Amino acid sequence: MSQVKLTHIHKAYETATVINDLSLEIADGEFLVLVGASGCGKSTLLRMIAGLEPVSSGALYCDGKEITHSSPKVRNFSMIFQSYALFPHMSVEQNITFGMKVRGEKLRDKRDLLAQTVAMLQLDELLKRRPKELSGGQRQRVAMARAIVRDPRLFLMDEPLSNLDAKLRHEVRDGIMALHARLKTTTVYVTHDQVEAMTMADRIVVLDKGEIQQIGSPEALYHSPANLFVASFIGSPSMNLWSLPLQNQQLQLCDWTVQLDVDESKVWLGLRPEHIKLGPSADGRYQMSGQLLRHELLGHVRLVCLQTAFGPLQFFCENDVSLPDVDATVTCHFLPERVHLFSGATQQRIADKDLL
Ligand SMILES: Nc1ncnc2c1ncn2[C@@H]1O[C@H](COP(=O)(O)OP(=O)(O)OP(=O)(O)O)[C@@H](O)[C@H]1O
Repeated sequence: MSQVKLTHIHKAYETATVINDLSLEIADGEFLVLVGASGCGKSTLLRMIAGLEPVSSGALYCDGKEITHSSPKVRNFSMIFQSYALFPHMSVEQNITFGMKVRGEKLRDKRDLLAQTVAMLQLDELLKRRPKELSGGQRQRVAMARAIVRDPRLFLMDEPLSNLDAKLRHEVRDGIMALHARLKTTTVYVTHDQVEAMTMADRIVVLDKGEIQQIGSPEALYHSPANLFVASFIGSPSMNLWSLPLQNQQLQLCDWTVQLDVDESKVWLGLRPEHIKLGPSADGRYQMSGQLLRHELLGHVRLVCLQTAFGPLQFFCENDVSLPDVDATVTCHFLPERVHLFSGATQQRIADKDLL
């Protein structure tokens, strides 16, 4: 188990800055997930922690000891990639134990860990098989077993599920979570899939253009996004966001008004799809209508898309509700206590204290 600290990390390739003055502390035993759009610097950051990529400036510490320039071997972190690169001519068992042999470790000393890992990842039946006789998910489990028996101080996982189909992704994801619950090894996990991030993380780090946008629990990021980027990135389907005018610091949406202590002419208003309901409200308040653009059955609910006077709007309704034809007018109402507000100028969240 290990605690890792990054201070003022900067990474540039020739002229382009990829990571900009990034500081972060990863607690002992924590499962930390890095999310962000493609190219935001997630893999680069992970590779710098692993020691596979030098930092341009800044420092890295593990358990209080500086490791900025330590080799990957000295760090003893275990990295799991999306491509699992097993040796094709070796059996599953040989693939798992090969690294131990290379490192001169005695199988005898690690017998318990080995047995535990094989059982946990349900590889018992597969030990004699070669990689080509395994499914993608099974291969990924072998790669994980190989990483676990190293008994590393830290797991670094770079989109380990991205090559798997939906069912396997679920299965391996559960395997990783069970593993973490059992071993409590500090883990840094990279993904661009925010559902994975929400379901797996103790804390999520949202990155954009090499800078941290927000760090927090999945709940904190979902319910109190720090800025417009996090609001639009976290949540699927994403939050409805409209740019609305402020007049005399007053914001109006239908019959809902709020007085803000901000000196701006526009703000962003956000409403999550689950905070808008189909049909009129009981007291006739907070209603709006729009033209039906489309509706999609998602399974347990139906997603409805309207074009309103404020902008497009998506929300959920029961899956067995009958809806009118496309282009017909549909009424809905929103829950004002669930509105999110962001500054038009800085795109930062407008705090409750700024609501008058
Ligand atoms: N060796 C390199 N030389 C120059 N630029 C690089 C190099 N490696 C990465 N980059 C650039 O750095 C940026 C961040 O890349 P990185 O792979 O860290 O992003 P990412 O967030 O992991 O993306 P993805 O989700 O697509 O894997 C990208 O713009 C990429 O083109």
